[in-house]
Amino acid sequence: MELGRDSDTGGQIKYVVELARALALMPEVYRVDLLTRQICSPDVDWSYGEPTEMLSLGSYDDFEDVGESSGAYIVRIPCGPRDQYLRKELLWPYIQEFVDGALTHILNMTKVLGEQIGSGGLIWPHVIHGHYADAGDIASLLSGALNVPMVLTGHSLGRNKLEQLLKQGRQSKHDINATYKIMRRIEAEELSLDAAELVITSTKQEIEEQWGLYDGFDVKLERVLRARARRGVSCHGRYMPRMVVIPPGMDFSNVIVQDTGDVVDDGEAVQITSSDSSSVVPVSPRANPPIWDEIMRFLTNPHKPMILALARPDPKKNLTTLLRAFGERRALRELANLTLIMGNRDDIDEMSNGNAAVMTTVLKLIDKYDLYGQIAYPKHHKQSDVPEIYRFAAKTKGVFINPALVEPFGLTLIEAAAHGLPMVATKNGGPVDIHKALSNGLLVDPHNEKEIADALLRLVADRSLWNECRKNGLKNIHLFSWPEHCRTYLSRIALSRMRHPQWKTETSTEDEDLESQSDSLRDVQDFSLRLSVDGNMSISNPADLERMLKSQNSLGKNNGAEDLKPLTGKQRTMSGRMESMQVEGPETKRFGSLTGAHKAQPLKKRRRLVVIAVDGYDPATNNPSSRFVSLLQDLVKNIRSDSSIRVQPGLIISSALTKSEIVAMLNSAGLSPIEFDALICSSGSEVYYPASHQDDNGATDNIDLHADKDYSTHIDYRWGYEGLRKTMARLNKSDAENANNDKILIEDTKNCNSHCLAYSVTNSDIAPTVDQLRQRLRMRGLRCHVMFCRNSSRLHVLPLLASRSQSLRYFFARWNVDVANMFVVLGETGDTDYEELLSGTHKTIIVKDIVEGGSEKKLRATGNYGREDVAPAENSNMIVVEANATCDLLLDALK
Ligand SMILES: O=c1ccn([C@@H]2O[C@H](COP(=O)(O)OP(=O)(O)O[C@H]3O[C@H](CO)[C@@H](O)[C@H](O)[C@H]3O)[C@@H](O)[C@H]2O)c(=O)[nH]1
Ligand SMILES: O=P(O)(O)OC[C@H]1O[C@](O)(CO)[C@@H](O)[C@@H]1O
Repeated sequence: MELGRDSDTGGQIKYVVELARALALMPEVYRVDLLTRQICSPDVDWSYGEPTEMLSLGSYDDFEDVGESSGAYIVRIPCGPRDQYLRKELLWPYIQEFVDGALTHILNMTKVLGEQIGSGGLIWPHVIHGHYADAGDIASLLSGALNVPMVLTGHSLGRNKLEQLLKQGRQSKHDINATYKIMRRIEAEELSLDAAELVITSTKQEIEEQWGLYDGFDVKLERVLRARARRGVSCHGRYMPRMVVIPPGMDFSNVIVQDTGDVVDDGEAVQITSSDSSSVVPVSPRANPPIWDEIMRFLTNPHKPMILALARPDPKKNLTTLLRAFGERRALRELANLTLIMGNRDDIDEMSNGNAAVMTTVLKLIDKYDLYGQIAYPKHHKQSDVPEIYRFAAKTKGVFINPALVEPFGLTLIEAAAHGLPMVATKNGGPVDIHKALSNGLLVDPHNEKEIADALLRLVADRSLWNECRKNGLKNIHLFSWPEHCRTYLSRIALSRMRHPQWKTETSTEDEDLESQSDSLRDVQDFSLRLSVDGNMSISNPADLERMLKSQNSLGKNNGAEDLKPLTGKQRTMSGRMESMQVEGPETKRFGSLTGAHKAQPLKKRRRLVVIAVDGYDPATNNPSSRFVSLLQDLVKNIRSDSSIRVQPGLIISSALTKSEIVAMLNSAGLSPIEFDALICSSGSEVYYPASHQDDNGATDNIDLHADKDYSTHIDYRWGYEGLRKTMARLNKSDAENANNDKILIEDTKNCNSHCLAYSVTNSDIAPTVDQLRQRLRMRGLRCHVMFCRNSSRLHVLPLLASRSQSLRYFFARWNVDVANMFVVLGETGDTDYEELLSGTHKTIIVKDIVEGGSEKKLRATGNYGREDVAPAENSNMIVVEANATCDLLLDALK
């Protein structure tokens, strides 16, 4: 791993890779896929371009009959410019594309695993785990598209970072937002809280003081809701994710603890042998590791105790304050050396601005305090050098210091403790919890140079304190082991409410199938729950495994999907930033197959879709505009009558209009609903499939619109219609009191449906924006998707992950039509859910001058992020055309 290469290659990478490996070794887990961005550029290692890479074999590799796919894998998904590394703050416009690519991979895997170990059924992921804000956003959308539970780990939180940066007073909020895209990140974190079943934190402090800053999380409300749920009392549609502290582990395999006993210090070494144990084994003395020589060449007396800091040269790691504390305190300089390991660098001019600024200040301070001979700051180190660096510091009876302004957890502190090195650490963040568990050093205010110098001096000078801290750290370090982490992790997941796609059928014979299928599902679910709750129960017994697989096989047949090759490619190299994780366990092989026989299922036969999602409304009436209607007529008639299109695509209308409004519009345009394969109505809250009745002579006598009931079930997650309706009424009342008692929103009961609360907006200029409304609802524990439509004249409140863009992903999962084979036709603006439709793997056709108004002004209040943080301004999948050229363009593309 290239840790410390830049601000994106830090502790999270190590955490996620080690977690993936450790999870894959758990007997309950069959496979872990670590999804990250693919980069094919000569500027980065070639392995970043590899689509798959094996991280480790899983615990099932011994069994011949459990397929060849178990283990932990990195899977790289293309998104954004393929040949360019982009720092994490610039990835936001490519989230939708990543989601679609990830969906393709997951759907492939459900089939591949089904064939390998599920006898042709589909095997869905057990959970989707997002790490960091961007992957949280992605995991929310994937979890919604697949109806699979989501887990979240924040690692480092945007609201906290914003607070700290504002406190430093060096940048305005506007500048911070421009540099760090912090508002977009915070919204991703809020969305992650909306969707996650479970949030894993490294410390208690992270729950109370960091997640507590979010609209969507409130420690007290969480407790109240949990207590109500336990007593079986209604929560009125309010939800809070469960938060659980599970500190990360560390890989002890390379840890060698030097025996620095006071009586004899003869260089004999002891080694921690297993990840679960702190037992020590003597190993023979050996020559100095090369990194020791590399450090020693800086120092006049390398035998003095080493004060060690190991952190990326990120301003928030506060290394310059440490340098000042050291430089100012003569006694400390006389007693000890300072070693700074600050990532790897070739040329400071080529480092990112923030990191380069830190390095320049460090060099200036070294010169100012004339620290030559007393400080080491090597340019390079390898991963294998890191344990040796800690060992060197411990051997000299040194101290590890982490003076970060805030440290969310602090992996380096447990690494230091595992090597018998006492610590001085910031009192802001995770170190407080680490100190409580290990009691291996002193906590300090990172802004206070004197306090830092005092603490370092105490530990370096007081031998008995040093010995006690070292001993304490070693004694309890086993608390931070990955197997321990995984056991708690899996048992917490087992307590979450598990969800998975379960398509239902409509005809009576299929209902019978469904009954028996549900019985099997219940059996297997019970079985899997027992498996996971008891973390020690293993499926290492092949008979258990066989029993489980058999019971899954009774769930049904393949959905007739095209054959897709398993992803293999077992290169053993490592890569950069990890985006999200998918965990699959054998117990998840409970999910049924897509028997899929909805009465009307034309989409199943389609391989390509044209989705008309133009929000063209007449500004005077807010009804469909004539420009839009004539484009619609043009598209339908030409596509349906063009015999040179070899395989007719499916046609879909996707709109804020209700089903009856769409039908009325089609009638007035002389079009029949039967021309369309599906209608996405009321902004994605309902899906209908038109089907024709035939009389006894085979003549069509009527057209039915079949509601997709599976879609209804699919989007029902965290939907609390009544609770929301009442809260909306209360909010509306208080807004009215501030606006001369004029109601801004009037409930539009005739346009509501069971998954859509509809309102007429009386004055769109003073109506709250989407982000303002969402904030008020989140603060009350209400999770939903709020959107304005029809030139801001209407407001729809929908289930959290119901939207027009998510419904396309549902079609992919449900009917096997890859999003990449969809053409989405849009205007230049539209309803407030418009920007989510702009990017993804589909082709986007933007028609000029077809939408006159749009609702985008109601999307975000000033000071928030912009469209450029949601979708790229241009991409090769997007084209802007004149209205009269749209049809020809599409026909050409379809031939
Ligand atoms: O030059 C360096 C700098 C760091 N590291 C390693 O990288 C990791 C750094 O982790 P940490 O110091 O914890 O910090 P961050 O990179 O900032 O990681 C974030 O994510 C971690 C995992 O959740 C949390 O422990 C941190 O608090 C959080 O800030 C450690 O394993 C270090 O050994 C190196 O190998 N070389
Ligand atoms: O400074 P930020 O934006 O909070 O980012 C910190 C994140 O980036 C990394 O440093 C890179 O791995 C992570 O360790 C951490 O989760």
